Amino acid sequence: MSIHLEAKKGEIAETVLLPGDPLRAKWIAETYLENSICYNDVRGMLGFTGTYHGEKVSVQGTGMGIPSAMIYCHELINEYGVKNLIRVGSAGAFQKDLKLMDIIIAISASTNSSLNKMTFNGADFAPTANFELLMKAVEYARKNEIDFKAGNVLSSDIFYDEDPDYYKKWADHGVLCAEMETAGIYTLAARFGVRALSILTVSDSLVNGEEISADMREQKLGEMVEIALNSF
Ligand SMILES: O=P(O)(O)O[C@H]1O[C@H](CO)[C@@H](O)[C@H]1O
Ligand SMILES: O=c1cc[nH]c(=O)[nH]1
Repeated sequence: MSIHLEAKKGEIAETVLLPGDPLRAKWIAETYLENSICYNDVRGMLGFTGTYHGEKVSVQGTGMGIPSAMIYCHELINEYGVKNLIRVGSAGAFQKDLKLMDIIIAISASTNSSLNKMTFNGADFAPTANFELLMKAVEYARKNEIDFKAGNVLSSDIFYDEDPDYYKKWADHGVLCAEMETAGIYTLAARFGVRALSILTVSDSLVNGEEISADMREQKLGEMVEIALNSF
């Protein structure tokens, strides 16, 4: 048991998929894992362990935002020995050529959070994906003809920005989309010497205002889950 997880030692696999939405975690466990058990419902932040093609895998909701995701990842790594953290999240597109349901693999994560500025005395740290997980995800997507874009994403502390055009300066620097956790997860993985990757699906566009429904965000983002389950 840790402060926010009630799993017993050994109940969580070395590889954990990390959706923000705990109900997406439940859907992933029910849809993709065999013999899954629910090991956590503290705060309703559901976590499950089962097998995928015979291999033990867990899926843990992280909540929204870097602070919440870092709490769960810290405990997964330090209390449960997790080695592979693979976020499966939704994201808002910054680029015109990204459509709803497109897949994005985050090579790196910019952020407007001060988390690393505090750690590095005002200097910038570049939160980066693990190369082996990244290559496996790319290889799986290519082999299965799943289109994706790979690049820099923004892990934002702000979902409802006052300025609807705030995304343009990021877009002009090639940033693909906004989400709210990857920079924190990549930073912790680097700190503790484990592997992390974020695979995202476009759920809305800041360019044209299109969006998918909350139900779809919970239960229809299967392509990225399939990539994640074949990336470690
Ligand atoms: O769909 P999830 O994985 O929660 O990811 C995105 O959705 C939430 C905002 O709606 C934030 O957590 C953001 O990162
Ligand atoms: O963080 C997020 C997630 C989805 N869409 C956004 O615009 N931001």
